[in-house]
Amino acid sequence: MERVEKRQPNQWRGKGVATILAIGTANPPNCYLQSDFPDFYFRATNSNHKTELKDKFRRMCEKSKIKKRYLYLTEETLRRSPNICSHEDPSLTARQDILCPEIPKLGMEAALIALKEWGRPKSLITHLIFQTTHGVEAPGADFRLLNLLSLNSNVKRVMSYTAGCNAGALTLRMAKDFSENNPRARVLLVCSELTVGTFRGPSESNVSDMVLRAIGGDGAAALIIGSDPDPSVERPLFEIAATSQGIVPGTEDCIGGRLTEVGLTSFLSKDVPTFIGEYIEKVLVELCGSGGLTGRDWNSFFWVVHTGGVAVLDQVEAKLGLVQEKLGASRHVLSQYGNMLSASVFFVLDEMRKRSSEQGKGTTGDGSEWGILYGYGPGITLDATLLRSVALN
Ligand SMILES: CC(=O)CC(=O)SCCNC(=O)CCNC(=O)[C@H](O)C(C)(C)COP(=O)(O)OP(=O)(O)OC[C@H]1O[C@@H](n2cnc3c(N)ncnc32)[C@H](O)[C@@H]1OP(=O)(O)O
Repeated sequence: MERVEKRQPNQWRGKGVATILAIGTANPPNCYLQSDFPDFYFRATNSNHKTELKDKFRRMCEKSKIKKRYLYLTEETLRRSPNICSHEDPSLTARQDILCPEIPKLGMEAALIALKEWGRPKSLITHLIFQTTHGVEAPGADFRLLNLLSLNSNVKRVMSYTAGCNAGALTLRMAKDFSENNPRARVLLVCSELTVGTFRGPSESNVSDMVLRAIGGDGAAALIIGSDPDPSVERPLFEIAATSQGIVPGTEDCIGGRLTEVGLTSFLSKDVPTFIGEYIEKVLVELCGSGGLTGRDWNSFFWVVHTGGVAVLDQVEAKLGLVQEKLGASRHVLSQYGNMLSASVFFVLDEMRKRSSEQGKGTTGDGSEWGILYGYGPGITLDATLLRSVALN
C-alpha cells in the first residue's frame, strides 16, 4: 500500500475552480394568480370578516409586482388541517406531516432535471448538500432524498435547516469548498422550500407576517457542481470564483422566526430594504477584492439577486446605480414565482443563462464576464458569490 507521506498535496484536491455544471428547478402544481390571492387567503382561513386587514393585504399583493406563485397548499388540504389556518392554534404536527415527505419530493423533481442536463451517471455524485427552512427531522431531508434518488450510500451529506434566504449563496460556498478540496468531487446541491411551515391566518397582532403570505412561493432548485469539468461530457455554466458573508450591524431584530407548537412564526421589519441597501456595497467590495477584482463599476456585472421583495430590489438598484435591465432576471422570477427563500437565487441563475442563450448574449451571464449572486436572511446576514460566466458559441 502506498504511504500517505509520498502523496503530492494536489492529489488531495481538485485542480480547478468549482464550476456549476447543471441547474434544475421545480414547483408544486398549484398556481395562484396574485390578483385572486387575497380572496383565496381570507376565504381559506375564515377571515373574511377582517375587512381592514384584507384591504391592507390586497394593497401588499397589488404592490408586490408578483403576477403568480406556486403553492403546495390548496383549500382542500387546508380543510383537512384547519389548525394551520388559524393564527396561533397548535399545528406543528399537521405541518410536519406534510413537510417531512414533501420537501425532499420537490427537491427530487428539481434534482432529476439537473441530473438529466448534466448527463452523467448519478453514481458519480460524491456529495449532497440539502437546504430547507422547514420540516426538521432526523434523519433529515438529505437522507430521504438520497433514498428517493437511489444515490450511493457513501455520498457525503450535509443538511442545512432554517438558514434563511441567504442559504442559496451559503450552500454554493460549501459546494465550492467540497469541489475544490476533493478530487473528482461532484456535488448535488438542493434547496427545497415549502411555505407550509409559516402559512397561518392573518392577525392584527403581527401584520409583518402577512407580508410573507403576500410574497412567498414554493419551489426547489438543484445544481451539480464540480471542478475540472470533463469537456467531452460536461458543459460548464458558471465558475464560482469567490464568496463572502457579512452581518448588517444592529439588525438582529429585523428578519427572524421561531419554531413553536404553532409552526415557524416570523417577523419582518419595514426597514429591511433600507438596511440592505445601505450595507450591500460593503459586502460586494469585499467579495470582489477576494476574487482579485477592483473598482465599483457595478453595471459591468451580471446580477443574480434574491427575489425577497420588490422594495429590496428597488433599494439595491438605486444604491448601486444599476441600470434598469440589470435586475431583469430577478424581477422576472419575482413576478412569476414570488419569494422562494433559498431556492430563489437559483431560479434567477437558471433564467439568466437561458435568456442569455436565447438572446445571443455571448456569455451565460448576459454578455458580461463577471457576475454577483447574493441573498439575505436572518441576522440580517448577507451572503454573496462572485461568478464567472462561460462563453456561449
Ligand atoms: C426569510 C428570509 O430569510 C429572507 C427574506 O426574503 S425576508 C423578506 C424580505 N422582503 C421584505 O422585507 C419585503 C420587502 N417589502 C416589499 O417588497 C414591499 O414593501 C411590499 C411588496 C410588501 C409592499 O410594497 P410597497 O411598494 O412597499 O407598498 P407600501 O404601500 O409601502 O406597502 C403596502 C402596505 O404594506 C405594509 N407593509 C410593507 N412592509 C411591511 C412590513 N414589513 N411589516 C408590516 N407592514 C408592511 C405597508 O405599511 C402598507 O400598508 P398600508 O397600505 O396600510 O399603508
